[in-house]
Amino acid sequence: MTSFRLAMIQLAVTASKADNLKNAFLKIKEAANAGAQIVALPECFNSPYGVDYFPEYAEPVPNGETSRRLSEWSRENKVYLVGGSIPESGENGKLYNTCTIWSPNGDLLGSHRKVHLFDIDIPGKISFQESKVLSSGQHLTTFDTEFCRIGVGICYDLRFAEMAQLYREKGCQLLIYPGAFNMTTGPAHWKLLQQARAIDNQLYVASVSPARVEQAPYVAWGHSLAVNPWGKIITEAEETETIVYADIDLKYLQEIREQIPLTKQRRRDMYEIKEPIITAAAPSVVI
Ligand SMILES: O=C(O)CCC(=O)C(=O)O
Repeated sequence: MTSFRLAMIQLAVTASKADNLKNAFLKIKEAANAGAQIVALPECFNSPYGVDYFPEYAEPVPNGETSRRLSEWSRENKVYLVGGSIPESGENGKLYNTCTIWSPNGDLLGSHRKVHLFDIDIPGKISFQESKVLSSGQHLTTFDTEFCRIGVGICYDLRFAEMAQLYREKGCQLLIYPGAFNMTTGPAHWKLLQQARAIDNQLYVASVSPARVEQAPYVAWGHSLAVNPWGKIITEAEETETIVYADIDLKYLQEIREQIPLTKQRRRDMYEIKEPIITAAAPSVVI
């Protein structure tokens, strides 16, 4: 199959986990009814985004309530479900920002713990230190579908070109980043970063944000979007709650790769690309 429909659900996240789960459930159903075969949720879709909230909302993966629901919803709707991210309570009391990925049968296909933690300080604008409470993931994560191989990152991971390049090396044709850029870096970098990752690697890139909620402790930029391998934005949300769809065309991707044959022209004798650690299933399974 050379084409498929991806849905990006830009949820308005509240302080109520129960409401967030109910809202996600309804939107996933709506996306599946609209023909989506892969459905993606935003970063921190079951909890407000902020270091003060992570310990309170954290759950084990895959044995927590949110994982159980995601598994059910992917099975009921017969979709691949990229479960945004949630605060995960991991081993030894550690917390992670984690995306789980579910098959149309409800099986866990992978689990990505955010590799690059969001620690920035822009005076007078935004200061954020995820590393105060979160630990970083140690693996990159891909999963396979009947359509193509897909690489997963979370938000700040998008800034690291090396990670996207390794996913391309591993055969990915689409990268999905649940993310929540803010009102400072969102307008400046969100779109450009995705276009850069798409053009550098000649693949599709999709990023899914929460909707902007002005009174939230962290105000997300919104603007979930997808970019094609030519760098063109093929769908983009505004800031409010919505679902946007991208029809992914792998024949088109192949054409771009043939027209501009970067892979063949790459001077591997001049720069080294290290073999990454990739997980393709639960975090404990490393290949
Ligand atoms: O990189 C940015 O500007 C925003 C990143 C972010 O919000 C995150 O990693 O959650």
